[in-house]
Order: sequence, then structure tokens, then C-alpha cells
Amino acid sequence: MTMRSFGLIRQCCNALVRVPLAREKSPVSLPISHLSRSLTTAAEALKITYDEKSEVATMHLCRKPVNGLSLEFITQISIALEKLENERSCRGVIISSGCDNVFCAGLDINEMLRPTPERLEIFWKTLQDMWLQLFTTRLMTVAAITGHCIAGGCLISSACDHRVMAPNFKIGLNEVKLGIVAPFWLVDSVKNLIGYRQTEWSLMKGHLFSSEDALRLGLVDKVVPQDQVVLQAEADMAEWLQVPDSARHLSKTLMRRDTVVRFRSGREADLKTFVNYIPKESIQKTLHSYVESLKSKK
Ligand SMILES: CCCCCCCCCC/C=C\CC(=O)SCCNC(=O)CCNC(=O)[C@H](O)C(C)(C)COP(=O)(O)OP(=O)(O)OC[C@H]1O[C@@H](n2cnc3c(N)ncnc32)[C@H](O)[C@@H]1OP(=O)(O)O
Repeated sequence: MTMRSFGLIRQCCNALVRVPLAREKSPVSLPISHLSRSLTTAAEALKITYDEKSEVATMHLCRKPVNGLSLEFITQISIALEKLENERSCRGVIISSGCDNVFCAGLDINEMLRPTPERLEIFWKTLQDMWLQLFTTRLMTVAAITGHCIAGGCLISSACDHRVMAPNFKIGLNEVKLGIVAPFWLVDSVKNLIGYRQTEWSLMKGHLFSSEDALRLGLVDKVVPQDQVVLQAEADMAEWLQVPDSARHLSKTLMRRDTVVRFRSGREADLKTFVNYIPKESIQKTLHSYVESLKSKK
């Protein structure tokens, strides 16, 4: 197998002073006063490899301990996606995790705790952009879900085209448990997979589905033993790439158009809601208690 890492991407990912690079806006400087805590450096957090033979890249999320989506991390993901999108030979990307038993635990909650208004706004815009990139990319996208996949984690997996998950983990939108509400575009992308009622019910309860229930409902496409998830994702990718790229991408665009149109017309209002709502004292209290409960479960 011929593997090479994308030097350019690594280079970009290591230099995270100016963000975001994503479409639909110009770069802005980051207030770096509120860097969220992680056991990994920015350089280690995202590893991209490319297999020339299969024309498939792997985006390995390694922001330990749980791949919490901080501003820096989603910026890295966004830049990497853009680079891969522009790499003509690349036809697909597998998103995998380097964190034990966790695919992604969602947004890094620290981003929402006592945030500066400026950073909060950039954070949400960057997340919106990253989601749009992933949801609409020409690349075939497969999520290799080797562990829990919660809230913002489900944002990533549900934006992909195909999902392979390991058994006995949890996946879904639990935002209400944190006293917050998932944005409409994330809800739509889950609803596209599992239908209205299951989405409404799980959203209102903050219910996380087991891998097995997720398979039954269509929130994931396959459940295989944890040590086979990546291999299965690669095999499924190869099968998917037998479909001509442009026809596949046009079909995806057709199916996702309503969600994208709704997103584009609602994203400004969505941003305003987020930046107004998160700093509220009542929300801050609930978020704080949630973080405390995570720490005290040990
Ligand atoms: C109308 C109003 C509209 C308002 C608009 C609001 C919009 C809201 C945006 C909604 C979108 C997305 C929201 C989110 O994604 S919020 C995040 C939700 N995620 C979770 O609830 C997951 C929490 N984590 C867990 O359940 C567990 O950690 C785990 C993933 C099951 C793993 O368990 P584990 O036992 O293996 O590890 P654990 O010891 O719990 O965790 C290790 C350390 O990591 C910290 N941590 C875990 N998750 C997060 C996180 N999401 N952000 C930051 N930090 C996290 C945890 O506290 C441990 O830290 P420490 O070692 O104790 O210091």
C-alpha cells in the first residue's frame, strides 16, 4: 500500500493563528486567551494519511482524551477537508478516532463555559462551516466509529455518507441534558437518517442510542467488532467508489439540497441564537453542573 501523509495539510494544521479558512468568509484573528484544555497538542490532534492506490485519505482525530471539538480542532478539520477537497486525486475520506473508546464526545464544553463573545461567535461560525463542508463535499465520506459518538460527534458522523460503528457504544444528540438545544441543521441531518419521530423523541429526551439500536434505526449502516471497524470502513469505501464520483455526488446534492437551503437561510439567526443564549447565567449554571458531574463520576 502506498501511503503518504499530506505535508501541506500538516503544515497548515500546525499553524493555527489565523482562522477560519473555510468558504463563505474571510480569515479572522483568533483570540487565543481561552485555549481549551487538551492532552494533545494541535499538531498531534489531527493526522491525515493518503493512500494513493485507493485514492482515499484517512482523517484520524486524536485530540485526547475524547476528541472534544474546540475551535482550534474544528479549524484544523475544516482546513484539512478543504485541502483534501482540492486534491484532485483524492476521492474519499475515512474519519476515524485515535481516542480509546470514543469517536468524538462532541463540542469541547470548555468553549461554552464563560466564553468571550468574540471567540464564541468565531467558534459557532467555524462549526457551521465545517459541517457544511462535510455535508456537501464531493468526497465520499465514511465515519469509522470505534467508540462513543455524542452530540457534536454525531454532527460529524451524520454529515458523512456512510457509517460503520463498533458494538456497545452510544450515539445521538444529548444536548438537552446540558440544558442546550441542538441546532436545526444538525437535527435535520439526523432526521434525514432516522425520521421525524425517532429524532423528536430522542432529541427531547437527550437519549443516546446503543450501537445496535442505531443500526436498526439507520443512524449507522453497519456494526462490526471494534478491531474491524476501520477495515470494514475501508472495504465499504472501496465498494462505494465503484459508483462514478460525479453521479454519486450529484445524487447526494439532490438529496441534501433542502437541508442546505434551510441552513443557508437560517445560519445567521442560528448564530445569533447561539451567542445570545450560551452566556446566559442559567445556561452557564447547567453547563457547569454537567462538567462537574462528568468529573465526579470517577
Ligand atoms: C433555543 C436555544 C438554542 C441554543 C443554542 C445552543 C446550541 C448548542 C450546541 C449543540 C451542539 C452540540 C453540543 C455538544 O456537543 S455538547 C457536548 C456533549 N457531549 C457529552 O455530553 C459527552 C460528555 N462525555 C461523556 O459522556 C464521556 O466523557 C464519554 C464520551 C462517554 C467518555 O467517557 P470516559 O469515561 O471514557 O471518559 P471521561 O472520564 O468521562 O472523560 C475524560 C475527560 O474528558 C472530559 N470530557 C468529556 N467530554 C467532554 C466534552 N464534550 N468537552 C470537554 N471535556 C470533556 C471529562 O470531563 C474528563 O475530564 P477530566 O479527565 O476529568 O479532566
